[in-house]
Amino acid sequence: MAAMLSPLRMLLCAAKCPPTRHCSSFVSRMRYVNRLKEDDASCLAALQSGHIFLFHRLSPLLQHTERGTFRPPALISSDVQSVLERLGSDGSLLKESVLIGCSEQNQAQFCLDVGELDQAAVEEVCGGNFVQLRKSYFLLTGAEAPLLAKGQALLRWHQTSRFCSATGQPTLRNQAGSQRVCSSSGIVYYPKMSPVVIVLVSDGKRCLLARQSSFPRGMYSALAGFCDMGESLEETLCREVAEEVGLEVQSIFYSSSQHWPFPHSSFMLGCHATISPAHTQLDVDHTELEDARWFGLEEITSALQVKTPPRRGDPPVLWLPPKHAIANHLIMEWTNRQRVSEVGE
Ligand SMILES: NC(=O)C1=CN([C@@H]2O[C@H](COP(=O)(O)OP(=O)(O)OC[C@H]3O[C@@H](n4cnc5c(N)ncnc54)[C@H](OP(=O)(O)O)[C@@H]3O)[C@@H](O)[C@H]2O)C=CC1
Ligand SMILES: [Mg+2]
Repeated sequence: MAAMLSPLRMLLCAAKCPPTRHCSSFVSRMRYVNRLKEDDASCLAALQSGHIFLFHRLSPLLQHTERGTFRPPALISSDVQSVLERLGSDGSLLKESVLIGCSEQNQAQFCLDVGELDQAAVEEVCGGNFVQLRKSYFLLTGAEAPLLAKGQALLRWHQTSRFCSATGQPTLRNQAGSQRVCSSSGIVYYPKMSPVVIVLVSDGKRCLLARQSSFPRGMYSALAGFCDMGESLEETLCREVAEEVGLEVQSIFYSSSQHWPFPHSSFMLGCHATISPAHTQLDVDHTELEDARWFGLEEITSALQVKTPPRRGDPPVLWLPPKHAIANHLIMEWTNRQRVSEVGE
């Protein structure tokens, strides 16, 4: 006989994403998240049984696993509540959690910044460390990196959107944290991202990578640039390639997109572009880029083998953005296409 559920446990189960008979689990999860954004009471109930990812001043909490990897612990609300209370907070901070999604196990997911508590004390109680998000991107292997990026971006947006830019009055968030409303004018603010085009340019044999002086030593990436107001993706792409390396693009094809949290929130639109092999001479804008160069398949293949950034004192080596970055994805796509075309020659 099935065990009886206590009233509290029944409440927690009810707050999970309810399976619906006619919808795929994906559809029901998306509808569930949408409902939590619209209904503060449902969102608060979901928080009681949801998973919470902790941040401290925008750095996510990571734990070392027995297999030597890292993962962000998904804490349950009662655990977070007891951490907060143990460290002298009255527990009301929990309500500041921001909804970030719903797991495939139908568990609502939230993030919470506990920056007002002592970092070392939280780390000790939780058995982990708050690691800068950039560094986390090199440590995390699973699907958690984009989830943490989304969490950090939303937390940052709330921290920097406390006042209405029209009236100067405080803004108030909904329970999910998906919007803020001016307490005086009623103007609604939504989290925002800046569109950026990222492009891997090829002349058919080689691809073009560049580095800014702020990049870690030896790292090269695809060309990227923010969209100007009123521009299409294609216009931004052609302008950025012309501005940064002095080349004229012949053709463009779209690959994929990603949200990128650094330095703020960017919406990265990833493309490939070709230029004529007769016009490959670079004219690099050194106010933007430290260097830009053409790389052949062999050099890219060895750079893809470099899994961790070289340490100080190691010999200089070409290495590429981590696998969570869309630049890496574009480079992988180019590499695979080149391999196929070289076999065919
Ligand atoms: N995920 C990935 O694989 C990669 C992501 N990126 C991301 O792409 C973004 C854009 O690349 P980047 O080459 O720097 O861009 P740009 O070539 O457009 O140059 C950046 C400069 O553009 C100006 N700018 C114009 N609009 C904005 C805006 N909305 N936000 C911030 N700056 C703006 C700023 O100049 P000023 O300060 O003079 O006003 C800034 O310094 C970066 O944030 C980077 O993190 C880049 C490569 C790989
Ligand atoms: Mg650029």
